[in-house]
Amino acid sequence: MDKQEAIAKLETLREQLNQFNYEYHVLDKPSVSDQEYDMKMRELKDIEEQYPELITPDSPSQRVGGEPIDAFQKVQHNIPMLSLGNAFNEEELRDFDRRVREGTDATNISYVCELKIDGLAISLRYVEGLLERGATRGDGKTGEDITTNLKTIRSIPLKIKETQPIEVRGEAFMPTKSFQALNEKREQNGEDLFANPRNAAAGSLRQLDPKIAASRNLDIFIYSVGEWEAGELASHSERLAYLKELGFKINPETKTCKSIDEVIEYVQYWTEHRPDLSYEIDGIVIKVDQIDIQDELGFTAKSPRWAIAYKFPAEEAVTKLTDIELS
Ligand SMILES: NC(=O)c1c(N)nc(OC2CCCC2)nc1O[C@@H]1CCC[C@@H]1O
Repeated sequence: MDKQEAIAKLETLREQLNQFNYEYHVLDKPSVSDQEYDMKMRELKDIEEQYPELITPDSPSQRVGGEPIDAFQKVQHNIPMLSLGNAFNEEELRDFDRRVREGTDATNISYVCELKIDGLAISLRYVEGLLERGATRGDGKTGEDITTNLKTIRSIPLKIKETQPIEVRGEAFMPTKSFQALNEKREQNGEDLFANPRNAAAGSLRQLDPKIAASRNLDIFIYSVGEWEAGELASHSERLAYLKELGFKINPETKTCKSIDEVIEYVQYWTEHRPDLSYEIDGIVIKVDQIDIQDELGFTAKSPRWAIAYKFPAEEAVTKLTDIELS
């Protein structure tokens, strides 16, 4: 095939493979068989081998990077990645609602409830639609550039249709079944076991060889926008809808609640149904939906006044209690 044909063929294959990848890893609704996917990937790699100068950063062949790197570079977060204040019971949730209402004259306050994914916070920056940098939260101001490892997470799009610079944030995690399989293999190999999926995800993203990260079946849920000049959407729920439209994986259990009573119902529901999830959560994040009210409430030194994390009781404590009752 000549170069002109190769250029056209590669563009078609990139679009098809990135779409198939999106359907499989973000929508969980594949439209082609694994065999067809593999066949097209083989076709793409053969043409790229013949014309390496035609390889683009959003080519699906670029997900699992080249050689291991020798260290991660430090990166600065222009907008700090904050932590969250905690609430441990219903009364403290109602206190949060009271503080929000005291902080604004607005009366049309609604909340967005999100499962609090127990992973590690990540920042993804896109420039002209291409994934340019992926980083850990670090201490909130300084993180590490782990772009090569984050590109291996299949639910992260390598290219989005937003051409303005945009930074999105989310939680990278290891699904429970992948965690159990990984520890079983490590036990057979006489290696140390990971204590929990969060440590396993963090350990996987700290690998200097992207091939190891790629083998760990990591995933991510995107939950907020960081830097975005064009960001004029008036509510957090609209921003999440736009992120979903861009092809990011948004947690399907996210719900807008009209009152703190509805928030408490959501918290009670997921306290009971937490074991049904295929990943670990350590609580529920509650955010004021209206951006103008978020701006009015602002931040404390380390966390927003317009959000709070309801934390489930620690499980080991519950286990001990059960032991006492049973003994
Ligand atoms: N772990 C989560 O699922 C989660 C979430 N669903 N939403 C947020 O919102 C950010 C943006 C406003 C303040 C925190 N943060 C989350 O996790 C954070 C990352 C760093 C500390 C918390 O774990």
